[in-house]
Amino acid sequence: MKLNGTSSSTPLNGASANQQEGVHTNGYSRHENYSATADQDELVDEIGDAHGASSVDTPMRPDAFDLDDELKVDLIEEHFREIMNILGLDLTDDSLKGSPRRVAKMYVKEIFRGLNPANKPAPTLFDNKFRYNEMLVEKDITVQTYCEHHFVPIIGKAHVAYISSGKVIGLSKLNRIVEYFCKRPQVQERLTVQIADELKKILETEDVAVIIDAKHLCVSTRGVHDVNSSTVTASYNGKFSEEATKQELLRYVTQPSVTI
Ligand SMILES: Nc1nc2c(ncn2[C@@H]2O[C@H](COP(=O)(O)OP(=O)(O)OP(=O)(O)O)[C@@H](O)[C@H]2O)c(=O)[nH]1
Ligand SMILES: [Zn+2]
Repeated sequence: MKLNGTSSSTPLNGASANQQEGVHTNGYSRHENYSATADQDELVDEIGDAHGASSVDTPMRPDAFDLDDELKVDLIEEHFREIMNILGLDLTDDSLKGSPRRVAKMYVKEIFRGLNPANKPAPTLFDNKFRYNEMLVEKDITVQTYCEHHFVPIIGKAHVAYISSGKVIGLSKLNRIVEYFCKRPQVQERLTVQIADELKKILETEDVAVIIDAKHLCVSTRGVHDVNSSTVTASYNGKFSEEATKQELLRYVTQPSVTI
């Protein structure tokens, strides 16, 4: 099975001979609570193919899910406590003392939960009995993702569109697919292409487009401190590469949204 429908024999970033011998490059051996299940093995297979790491795949190690979520929370808590210690913060303070665990839970169970293919939403598909053969656009989907260079938020909107090749997807699943790929450390370009590739695969069509307009807090709240700029990325595929179809999509995206 493949994570993003891609596969190649390119070695995974950071993978070493150790991994082939079952020694984790993260330096942690399997925890005694670790229990391998068929599901977990399947996930490892999925990740395994994904090392294929076409550049669109999130760079992951093959042992990414050898540690279960509870152990990951425990380990990140320890490390984050150390970061706070190094910064000189007083961890006996009652407001700060719970922060290492809060951050650890947030990383594993909330903002980076989309690293785990087990959390990928199951798409609900219908036959296109309505014979709706025009484009469908789901616009203004909330994007809340995290810059993989600085680990601070990227916030914006995604517009996704497709033309049915016979399958119709439940509308909310479009939002959920966007959300799933957002819950990872990301660069906006990869996020855009990952969403487009997933929709192409699910909907069995090349006729898919994704546009994202987002503000990077690493650009606005630090570094260059530009609070006004935003970044637009787009992936036009199949018929959306044709100028007339692209222009139709852009018209829908730029016209004011209905208010209720
Ligand atoms: N292409 C791309 N770049 C991004 C994205 N998010 C953040 N970056 C950029 O990644 C770059 C990292 O550059 P570095 O020079 O290593 O980091 P830095 O010293 O913190 O850079 P400054 O932000 O300029 O202070 C920065 O220019 C960021 O603006 C993204 O989604 N796509
Ligand atoms: Zn950044």
